[in-house]
Amino acid sequence: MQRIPALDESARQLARERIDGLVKPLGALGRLEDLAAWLCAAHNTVPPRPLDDVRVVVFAGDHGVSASAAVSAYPREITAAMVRVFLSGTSGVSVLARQVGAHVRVLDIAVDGDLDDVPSEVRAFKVRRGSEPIDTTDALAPGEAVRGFAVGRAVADEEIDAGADLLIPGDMGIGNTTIASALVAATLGVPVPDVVGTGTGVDDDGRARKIAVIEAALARAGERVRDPFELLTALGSACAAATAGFLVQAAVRGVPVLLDGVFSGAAALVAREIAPEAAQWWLAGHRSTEPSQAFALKALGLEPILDLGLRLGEGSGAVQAVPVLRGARAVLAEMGRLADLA
Ligand SMILES: Cc1cc2ncn([C@H]3O[C@H](COP(=O)(O)O)[C@@H](O)[C@H]3O)c2cc1C
Ligand SMILES: O=C(O)c1cccnc1
Repeated sequence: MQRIPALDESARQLARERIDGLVKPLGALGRLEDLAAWLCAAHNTVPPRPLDDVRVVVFAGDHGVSASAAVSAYPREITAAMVRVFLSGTSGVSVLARQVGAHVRVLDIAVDGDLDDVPSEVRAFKVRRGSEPIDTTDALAPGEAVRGFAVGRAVADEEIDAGADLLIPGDMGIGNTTIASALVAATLGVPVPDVVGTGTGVDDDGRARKIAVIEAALARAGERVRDPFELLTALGSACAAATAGFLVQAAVRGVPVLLDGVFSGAAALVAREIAPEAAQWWLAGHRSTEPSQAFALKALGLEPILDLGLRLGEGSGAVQAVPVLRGARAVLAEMGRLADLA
């Protein structure tokens, strides 16, 4: 792994001094002040650069658990169908991204289908078709977690080389909240019932099935979960590995990331195990209603920018936070100074 640059604390300090001198009462811009200072530390300059080129990458894939147990309110065929919706620009995140001028790219990392009707570049990074059911067997074959991680890094490199100022990981996969909850429970050692939510809207029985699947998976994996790549192999997915790689490579390249919901929160926890320094490059776009995401953000020390009761995933909540970040930059770049008051 290449070295991960540190945020520039002297730029953050200089930003704080500048912010205190803006034409407003001390501290009156609240969280915007913290975000502006964070951006200065990330960009190593005051004021920070504009965040013009924002890119969402949606990692799409299926899970064995969505075939073997009813862990979602929706059928697994939705995953493949949604890839086409992303391509048509009519998904939730596509619509929200257009509002802020962000670009959305969808990649079939592990959809359980050939998707041979979609452009081949969407399938260029495919690792496998679906994954195995984690309650009975490893999600991935040996080597696939490392491959998925490398895929995510390569994708981040492509987006950054194409000009990305800010990266957002998106997710699409029926069963994603079960896999994410398993990763969070394993990484943090939290009791499974505490992290499992209703995802797309399962009832009490559905939630009980999710808990049973994850508890069986954790019992099966045992101590292997202490190694992040073994964890991804046993309980994760190719998408989780790719998202983790994406997050780490953004940090290697010094490009800020806005985390989204459940899936990126879980992937971030795993990514931090792989590259602890990477976490300083991530902000939390929003708070999901799912409990596993709250555990992940707390463990990462991140306060979400927005709390809109979203539970969609796809990168949607993070995209909604982009104007807030841009506003934080703009006040520092454009506000007048208290000292210049006539
Ligand atoms: C039409 C549709 C669009 C979505 N877009 C994101 N998700 C979200 O729901 C899924 C996770 O929830 P669970 O674990 O309950 O299956 C993921 O695909 C996630 O991205 C969707 C789900 C559906 C049904
Ligand atoms: O908040 C999320 O990320 C989420 C919630 C439910 C289903 N899929 C994603």
